Amino acid sequence: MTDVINPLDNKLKKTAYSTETIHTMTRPLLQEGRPLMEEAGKAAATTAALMLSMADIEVSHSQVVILAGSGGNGCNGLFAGARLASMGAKVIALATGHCLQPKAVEEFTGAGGNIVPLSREASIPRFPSPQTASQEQDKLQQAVKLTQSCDLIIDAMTGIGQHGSLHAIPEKLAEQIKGQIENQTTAMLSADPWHQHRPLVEAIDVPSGVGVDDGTVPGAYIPADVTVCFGALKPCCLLPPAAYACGNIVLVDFKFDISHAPVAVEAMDTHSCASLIRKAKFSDNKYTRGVVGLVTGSEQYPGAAVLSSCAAANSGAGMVRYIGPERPSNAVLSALPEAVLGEGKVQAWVLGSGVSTAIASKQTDQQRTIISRILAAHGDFTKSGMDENQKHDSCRPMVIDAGALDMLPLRQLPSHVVLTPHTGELASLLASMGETVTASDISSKPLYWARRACDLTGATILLKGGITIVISPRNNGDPKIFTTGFGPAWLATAGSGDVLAGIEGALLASQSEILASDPSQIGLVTASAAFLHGIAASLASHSQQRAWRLPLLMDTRSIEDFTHEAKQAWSYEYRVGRNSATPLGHPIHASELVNSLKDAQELLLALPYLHIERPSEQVHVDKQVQTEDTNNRPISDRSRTETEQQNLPLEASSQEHTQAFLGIDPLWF
Ligand SMILES: NC(=O)C1=CN([C@@H]2O[C@H](COP(=O)(O)OP(=O)(O)OC[C@H]3O[C@@H](n4cnc5c(N)ncnc54)[C@H](OP(=O)(O)O)[C@@H]3O)[C@@H](O)[C@H]2O)[C@@H](O)CC1
Ligand SMILES: Nc1ncnc2c1ncn2[C@@H]1O[C@H](COP(=O)(O)OP(=O)(O)O)[C@@H](O)[C@H]1O
Ligand SMILES: [K+]
Repeated sequence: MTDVINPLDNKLKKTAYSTETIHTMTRPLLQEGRPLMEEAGKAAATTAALMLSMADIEVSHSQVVILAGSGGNGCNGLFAGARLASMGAKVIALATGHCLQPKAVEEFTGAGGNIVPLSREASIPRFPSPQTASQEQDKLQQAVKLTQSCDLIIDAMTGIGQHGSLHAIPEKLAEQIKGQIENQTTAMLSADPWHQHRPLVEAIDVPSGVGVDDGTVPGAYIPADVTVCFGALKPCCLLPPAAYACGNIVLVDFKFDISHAPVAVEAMDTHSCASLIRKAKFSDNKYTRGVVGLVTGSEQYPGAAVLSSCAAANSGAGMVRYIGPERPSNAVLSALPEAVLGEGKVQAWVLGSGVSTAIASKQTDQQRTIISRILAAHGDFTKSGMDENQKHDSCRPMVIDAGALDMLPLRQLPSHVVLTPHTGELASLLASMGETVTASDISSKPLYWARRACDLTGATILLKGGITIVISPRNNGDPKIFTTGFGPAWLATAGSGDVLAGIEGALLASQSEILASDPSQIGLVTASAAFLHGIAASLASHSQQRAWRLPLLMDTRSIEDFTHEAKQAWSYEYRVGRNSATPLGHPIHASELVNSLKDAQELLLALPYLHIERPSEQVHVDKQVQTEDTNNRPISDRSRTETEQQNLPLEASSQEHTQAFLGIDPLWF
């Protein structure tokens, strides 16, 4: 069977909508009489059963604890629990709020589920509440023990109705449960998330405690292995740090009409990125393909000059011009003999990577002098009344990184000036504009602060991290927000940001015509560079680890197809890629990223020609490969015999080889 990509399904998987928009899209379906609560319950139960099966636990022998709040989220949890109970699971619902919806209680208890109210203020007919503070405390401790010993926790305390940070019983439970779950990003980081010595966690709609619309984690919250998200993704599913708490996402397709719905956040995927890789044309010459000028590196940090220049050359620039002192210039020439030294016409600039800030540079720094001259020559950004097109004419697209970030005219920059700070650099930049903020504040509220910088400067902001946020201003309305979390955490290595700056420069140069005619494309171009950086890291490290991956789409009318697909996508054996013992791959250094950039683009350019086969039968063959030794301990892939290795389906054909090498499962493509 060949995978056919439906553009609207694809859009649904990578766009998130505000709580308000979700309510607007839900309303007409409720008016039609769609039993959404029941559909949500069915989807959550199917996912729960699947998670248990991934962990080799029979549903009929499983113990499931539902943390049920008093709103719609708790109601979903109880409907899911009713289904699991009718499949033979032992299910207990811990009521965390004042009440439970009577219809859901009836369904749940009718199927054999039991309910334990935890709050003194709870009023749930037939189920007595604790009467005193000490009874409430005892009940809470028993509840925590229960969550420690069960197989699966269904977190249905709060969903899109959560206001502020968690309080009362939900807060206390979340604090205790999160304490048991050591790593927030368990599902993404571990090779095999299903066989850990702790209960699995399924979040209903969103992990309780996260900031649904802003992606923060304002207080206690429960990180999930899987989040079953209803109708459409919420911003917390894409934005850091909340997105790290979502684990794998199952998106239940209610068939919302998203065609005109305002998108709050968009995640980058391979298809969007591929569309921004400029293909060479026969009518091209080196100039039309895009010339990048770099003022990067310094006597002190010559390596940054090499990394950024080579990254630009390997990312499709027709020519690289390098400007800098003797030591970095010589280093660039020996790594990249085709680099042209000195100033000349360019389509985009990369300024500041590996250049010291004013505070750090003890004497007049040659690079800083050149950068100020280039900035000064690029028009008076602060001149009032210039529209985006006039600003574009007076200023080339440019990447402002590291040491150049403190040299900007700070306000009214054109949107095609791209600032690429990490959290520390953004804190300094904001401080220079009068904001009181630390790097740690920015890590806690990255969207808020990236937006603040965008509002204050007018520039496009790329805030680096495991999930990188790109935010670009729009003439009318809210800024456009992209996220990209394709790369493995191995990307956090010295010089990685210099490579990113070079990629950005190449994309800005090669897409300068598009940017001139449609300045609103700047966010997409910028985010594409970050995504390409992530793909290069995957290739270099042989890693399939992602800070974020596309959700699996569930159509509740074809649950069997979904189950089959999810089993493949989540199976450890399936995800073990070529040349690596686990899907985590191995560490990399920044030069290796540069070397993988060409392969990354080849793969993206080949996308339209790849017919992606779903390896439905092959996975079964793979599963027969011995995975345990005689003492039932898992054996690593490296200890398999040559012949067994050859049986791995991902090495079967060149097409699969490419996908496996890249670490992209076809099902997630
Ligand atoms: N609409 C639909 O048709 C559909 C809805 N669906 C589902 O319903 C969900 C939305 O349901 P909702 O609107 O009832 O709110 P919900 O998320 O359950 O939270 C409210 C409860 O949480 C509590 N609570 C709130 N803040 C809190 C805090 N800080 N700390 C502690 N507690 C806090 C609050 O308690 P209170 O403040 O009253 O003490 C109240 O009891 C949605 O996410 C999806 O799962 C889907 O099935 C699709 C169809
Ligand atoms: N935990 C992480 N997972 C994946 N990528 C990360 C992580 N932390 C940082 N990165 C990426 O690594 C790069 C680091 O850039 P930067 O801090 O500027 O490094 P340098 O200054 O050493 O070149 C950025 O692209 C960032 O998005
Ligand atoms: K929840």
